[in-house]
Amino acid sequence: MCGIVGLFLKDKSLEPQLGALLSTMLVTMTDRGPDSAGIAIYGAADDREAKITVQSATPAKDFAGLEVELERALGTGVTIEIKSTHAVISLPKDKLEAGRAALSELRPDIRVMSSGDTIEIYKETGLPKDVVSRFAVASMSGTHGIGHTRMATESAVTTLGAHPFSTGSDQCLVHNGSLSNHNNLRRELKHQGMRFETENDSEVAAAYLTAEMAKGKNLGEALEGAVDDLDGFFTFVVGTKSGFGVVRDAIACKPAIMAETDRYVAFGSEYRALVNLPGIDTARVWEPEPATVYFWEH
Ligand SMILES: NC(=O)CC[C@H](N)C(=O)O
Repeated sequence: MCGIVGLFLKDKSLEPQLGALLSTMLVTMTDRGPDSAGIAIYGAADDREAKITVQSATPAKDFAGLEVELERALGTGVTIEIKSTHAVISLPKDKLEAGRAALSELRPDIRVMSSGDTIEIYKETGLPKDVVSRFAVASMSGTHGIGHTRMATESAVTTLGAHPFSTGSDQCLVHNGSLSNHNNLRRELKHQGMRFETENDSEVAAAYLTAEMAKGKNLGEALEGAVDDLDGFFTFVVGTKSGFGVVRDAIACKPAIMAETDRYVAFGSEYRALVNLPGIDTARVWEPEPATVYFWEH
């Protein structure tokens, strides 16, 4: 099992509702995965600022004084918004790499969930309803978002093992299924310089797409490659700063349903995830074909 939801907005007037719509979709999928839940939200772009979403098992200790210490290390203004075990650090774009390096020096136990221009990732063990309320996801606005509720198959039930996985700037991936060649692929990707935080198969798929896009492919082309290079079962939903993609393996035994109107594109593991979306009764609804890439871009 595992439940996936995704929402890519075409109509800007829906953006303030993105978090609320996605939260409802994800909570509806709770019985597909009770282990952990997570959500990636692509918010408004800022010309000058980038952001890093971090997680700590001891937030009171790790986040105390961090803003001042980072400002001192980087020689520039930084803002930190704390949300439970997570915090979003906003900093000048040209300080993103230096910021990540300073973070691992200053707070070695902090984990980076995502970094980039617009992405924020929140994920924890527990049920979707608890995860979305803990991080106030319903109040978030954005252009697109992806959610996942996990029933673990390949690695431990931990915060880092929860989906979405982010292995590149503004990228994320969620997965329903299990890969059979992830250990070999992880070794190859490590030789190419990719770093891994978990033993999870889905993290390898995310890193595979990051590595392919680093070679110059767009998300759609990287997903085409995944159909050939990844063995096992998968329905993937992936996001980039401006893109949203879906692909299933050639057997496509993991369920998937999509809906499109002139206001949005939506994905659910099952149709019941989509029933509360505005205008769903007149949407074009279809089951994505096996081994076929679906890809939208703003
Ligand atoms: N049930 C699933 O689809 C699990 C997805 C993935 N293999 C994981 O363990 O996280």
